[in-house]
This record gives sequence, C-alpha cells and structure tokens, in this order.
Amino acid sequence: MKNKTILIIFTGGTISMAKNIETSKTILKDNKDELLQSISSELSDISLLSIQFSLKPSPAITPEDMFTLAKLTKEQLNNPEIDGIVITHGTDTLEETAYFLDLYLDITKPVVFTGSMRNFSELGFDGLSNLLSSILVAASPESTKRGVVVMMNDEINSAAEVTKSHTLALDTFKSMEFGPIGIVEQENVLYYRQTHYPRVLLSPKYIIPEIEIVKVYSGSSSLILNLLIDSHVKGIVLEALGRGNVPPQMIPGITRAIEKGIPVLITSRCPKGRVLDSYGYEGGGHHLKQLGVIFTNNLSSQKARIKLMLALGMTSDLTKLVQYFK
Ligand SMILES: NC(=O)C[C@H](N)C(=O)O
Repeated sequence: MKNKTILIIFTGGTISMAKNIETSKTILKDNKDELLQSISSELSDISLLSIQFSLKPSPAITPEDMFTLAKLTKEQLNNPEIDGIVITHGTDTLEETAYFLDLYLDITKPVVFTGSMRNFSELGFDGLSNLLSSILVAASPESTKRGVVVMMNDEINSAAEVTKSHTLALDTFKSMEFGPIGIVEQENVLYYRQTHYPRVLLSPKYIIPEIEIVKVYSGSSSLILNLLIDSHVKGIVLEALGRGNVPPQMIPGITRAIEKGIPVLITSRCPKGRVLDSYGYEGGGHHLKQLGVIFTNNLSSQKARIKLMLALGMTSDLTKLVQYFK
C-alpha cells in the first residue's frame, strides 16, 4: 500500500519538448509516459496519477487556459484521494500561471509548479530531477498551507515572489528580494521560512483579461496610453521608474484613463524593492497617487496584471481594488 497519491498535470513547455533532428530546433513532444516511467522506480511509497491538460509552449498559454487550469486543480484538490498536485509548465510564463493559481485556490494541500530549462534530447536534461523533486515537495507534510510553490533546481520558491531571472541557466527561478522558502536535499524537503506576503484569495466567477502593461522609460509620452484607452482596455499596469515615478508627459494619458474608470496600477521596472508615493514632483509617486493610481508593493508587472484580471472579476470598485493590492 502506497502512502501518498500525487497527481501530475502536464501543460507543455521545454520539459515536454525534444530536438527535431532535421531542423535541430526544439519542438513539442508527448513524453509524459517516458517521464513517468523514468521516475517511478525512485518513488516507492508515492503513487502517481496524471492528466495531460495541454501540450503548449508557455508563451501560448492564455489567461483562459490559466482559469481552466485553476478550476481543474481546485476540483482535483477536493478529491480526498489526492494528497498534492504537481503542474509541469513552460518556464517563460510559469510564474504567471503559478501566481494565478496561488490567488485563486483556497488550499491547504500542496500545489507545486515545475518545468525544465533543457529539453528531453539535451545532455543534462533537468526535467526528470525537477519532476522527481516536485513530487517529493507535493508529498511532504511540511508543504501544506504554503500557497502555490515553484520547485526548480532543488529550490522551492513561493509563486507570489518568484521570477524567471536568466534566459538559459538552470537556476533561473529566483525570489530576487527574499530568497527561496526551502530546498530539496536528496529525498529531504526542508523549509527555511514562511512566504513574505499574506495570501489574498481571489476566486471570481469570471476574469477580465483585457489588461495591458506599459513600460516607462525616459521621455515616455501619453501616446501608448491614449491608444490603449481608445482600444477600450479594462486596466493598465504602468511599469514605472524607480520608486514609482513617470515622466510628466505621461500625466495627461494617466488622467484620461482614470477619468474613464480604467484602473491604472503602478509597478517598478527595478527588479527589487517596492513602489511608494514618496516623490512630490510632477509625475512623482505622490502626484500619481493623488490622481488615483494603485500602488502594488513588490509585485512585478506581469503578476500585477494577473492579480488585476482576477480582482476585476470580483469588483470594479476602485476602493475595493486598492484594498486587494495593499
Ligand atoms: N524552458 C522553457 O520551458 C521555455 C519554453 N520556451 C516555454 O516556456 O515553453
């Protein structure tokens, strides 16, 4: 009799890719059974179930895919026979899907995202060790009540904190500011700390995906903002400068968006630190706050967008939205 049952949901990504011999380019490959077979002998007291959710590179994963995956995961977590879930995913947008599920799921059972940086045909394919370690994390009693986590390269990071930091390196997933929450050391799963953020639960009936990110740079104008407003976007994430500031030429666009009831979120293009309304000059954080923008603390732009998609499914009331981002 096996102790634990872990469900693996495959979505695609490099872990489900191999080299095409003719073109020598990396393409998708349905290798689910080979992956499962290769690791099963290492797991004497864990039985595995699996679902092929999709076979997509992660740049092709849509917000609707994330929502469907979140609902499927919730349904499976409610099955008393399942002790934890591992989700394989392409690494390019893994942090977005993982954060979506972290916000959506009211969970105590472990949900662990993983993937690989090298494909199935490459020497040193990291998919097998990542999958194996993720299953150990999902089966560990220590992993309960930690929200959704990401396990890559034997480091465990919180979905709320982690980002892909390197285009190629195996240790690409980093919580830049706070470090990993734990590690996998052979068969041991060790946690160092709790997640930095208190969890906010957002489980709407529908999502609002029409949210765009605008990167701010010296000399940025209102041009893109006006185009977005004219295209009827439902929200804008401004990846601002430093502590959360923009050039004065963006103020007319920001003011127009807010007047039209489009929420404008502020993140920073700095990879570390939080945004705050400290500067009083034109376009400074304090000025933006007076106009009605929403500050998002330490969230990256891509995660602020995910959170707004879910939050707008719950409310369009600006005061309530501000509370969600506190
Ligand atoms: N390592 C990877 O999985 C990258 C791939 N482009 C993906 O995100 O699907």
